[in-house]
Amino acid sequence: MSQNPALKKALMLSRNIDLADLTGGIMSQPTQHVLLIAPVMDALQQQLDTHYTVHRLYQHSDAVAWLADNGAQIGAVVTRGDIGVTTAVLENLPQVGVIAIFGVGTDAVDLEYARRRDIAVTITAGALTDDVADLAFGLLLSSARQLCQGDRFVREGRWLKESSALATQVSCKRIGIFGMGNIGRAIARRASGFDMEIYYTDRKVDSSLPYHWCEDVLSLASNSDFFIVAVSGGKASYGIVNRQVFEALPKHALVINIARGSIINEQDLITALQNGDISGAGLDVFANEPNVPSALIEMDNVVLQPHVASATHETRQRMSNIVFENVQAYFNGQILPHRMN
Ligand SMILES: NC(=O)c1ccc[n+]([C@@H]2O[C@H](COP(=O)([O-])OP(=O)(O)OC[C@H]3O[C@@H](n4cnc5c(N)ncnc54)[C@H](O)[C@@H]3O)[C@@H](O)[C@H]2O)c1
Ligand SMILES: O=C(O)[C@H](O)COP(=O)(O)O
Repeated sequence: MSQNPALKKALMLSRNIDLADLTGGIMSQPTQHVLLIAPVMDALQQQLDTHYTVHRLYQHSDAVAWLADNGAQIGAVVTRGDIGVTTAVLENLPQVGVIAIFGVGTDAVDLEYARRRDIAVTITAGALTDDVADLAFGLLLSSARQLCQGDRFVREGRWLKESSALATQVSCKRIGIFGMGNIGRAIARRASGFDMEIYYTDRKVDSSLPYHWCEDVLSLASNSDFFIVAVSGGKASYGIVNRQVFEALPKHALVINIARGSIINEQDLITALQNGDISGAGLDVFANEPNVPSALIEMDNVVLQPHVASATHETRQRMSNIVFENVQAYFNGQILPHRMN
């Protein structure tokens, strides 16, 4: 056993090491097997394949049988934020010490279970913030200035025959941000550049922020010309943007969601759009991806994206690097650089 305190600490943070072994016995090494729950970027898969034995759970038709036979050798799980990993899978991985998420959402992982098992969870915080905030603003501008309608108007040759409709101004309006975390703050910074009046709500006020605090989501809604959902998903926010919120919004309001489909009650959103309780929506995420309700697809005042807020070459490469760094640190017995639990 090393007497170097830094190395000893790093080894203790590597959760697959039997602490009893740190007292001087034979030290057990984490197994060098990675379980991939869903496909990730090709470059990351190649990097993992080069260094470790990678098992692709999604390629096994009988995943339950495969896990029963092979789960004991897995040291690290790699997955996506929207897919996560089920507790039933983790129960078959007695040696697993890290879940490395390609993304920042942890709503598809039972963090309480991971804590009880002392399984580290790592995320790609910081790597995607700007891209997601950019897409939120892209959706806001597309919805308000009717960019998709204008594009269709030109392509369909209608400009030759008629005038296009007037749109809605963005600058100097009120933006309500639900969830003032990394992405919410990046959206607020962009909104400042548009001279917007910024309102927000979160679990608690941050008095260092120069924005208007709202006690709850309903009071935020009543102060929003543009209502942006940037809160984390999971049980606490499930369906929280519902009929009451749509009724509290002004009728001219636009709703943008770049966080998780589960946060909005999708049927209530469709009803609010059909009834004219709000004037439109810009959505990157949905309740049951990749299935999008036909009612939304048919509406001209809704802009739809296929969950691509972080999908740029630059950001996905940074996310890949972070996932690999964490897997590597884990198998090398080092402190995990992006651990969140
Ligand atoms: N569309 C995409 O591709 C994409 C990409 C990245 C992130 N996301 C989603 O965006 C979410 C936000 O990302 P982030 O990096 O800003 O995360 P973050 O952890 O920095 O911020 C989340 C904020 O939500 C707040 N919050 C959580 N639950 C709440 C509740 N019930 N009520 C009020 N506030 C609550 C937290 O206090 C925190 O400030 C992620 O959890 C993820 O699901 C989506
Ligand atoms: O692919 C995704 O789901 C996002 O780009 C990143 O994941 P997250 O939404 O969980 O951060």
